[in-house]
Amino acid sequence: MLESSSVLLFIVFVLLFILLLFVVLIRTNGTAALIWHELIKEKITNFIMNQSKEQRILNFVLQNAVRGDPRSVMETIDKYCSEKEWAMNVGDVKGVILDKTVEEINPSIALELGTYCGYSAVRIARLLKAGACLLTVEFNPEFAAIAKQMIEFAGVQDKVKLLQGPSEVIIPQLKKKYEVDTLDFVFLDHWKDRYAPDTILLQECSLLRKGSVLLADNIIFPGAPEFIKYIRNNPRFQCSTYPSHLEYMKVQDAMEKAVFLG
Ligand SMILES: C[S@@+](CC[C@H](N)C(=O)[O-])C[C@H]1O[C@@H](n2cnc3c(N)ncnc32)[C@H](O)[C@@H]1O
Ligand SMILES: [Mg+2]
Repeated sequence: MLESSSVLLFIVFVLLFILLLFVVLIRTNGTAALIWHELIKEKITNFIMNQSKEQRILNFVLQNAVRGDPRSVMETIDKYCSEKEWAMNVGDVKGVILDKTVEEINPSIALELGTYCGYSAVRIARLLKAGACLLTVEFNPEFAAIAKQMIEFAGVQDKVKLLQGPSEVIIPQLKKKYEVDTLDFVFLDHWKDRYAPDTILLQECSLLRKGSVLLADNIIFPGAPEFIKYIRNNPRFQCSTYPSHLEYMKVQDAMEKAVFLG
């Protein structure tokens, strides 16, 4: 009897230890965390609620944020994504690096690659001067529809043009179709394997001028090694790195700023 209860106790102890290990792992290891949040937890919640995570983020904003107040929208998204469900917004910590870069450049025309739910679009747009414009590119129609409502709710729709389609198709159309001369600022935050080819495409399409600034998110996690190799070894760019953390996590990440020297 004593023997079987100590075996049971041992099993419970081992299971608790595994659970603890799992919790520590998903808090400190980016890959484990993304597998848990994006592949397991999100899919189960979507199935139970018959709704996407992005729709839940939008609903939370519509119910809890102040209409026409971009800061309130940003804070409400950050609250939801840090307390309830992780999502790939640039987030409040790296968001400060983004804010400082935008404020320093004071762009007339900015481009964002990767809109998702519109968090960083709202973040950038709220800092733009009168008459300035942010073009933001998203190829997922469901995300684009969510972002459109988010941008309108935040009241920054007059400063943001949402372009739906793949970056590699939209970039070559920017001059003729969207009357862009050159870009003052580009925020790269789409799929990481597109950072390098799209940076090359921006140059081939003559969209960068001397002093144009690129800011790339997630250069450590998930990482953009091809882009980092390209940009840091290119005499036409002057680079600096801003160490930080992955959005809503303790996982190490960084942003790369690259100034085009012409
Ligand atoms: C990390 S999320 C963007 C997050 C957003 N910048 C923010 O901080 O709120 C990346 C987004 O880029 C989109 N995306 C990825 N590759 C793309 C491409 N080649 N063209 C357009 N959109 C792309 C994805 O669908 C996804 O919504
Ligand atoms: Mg990012």
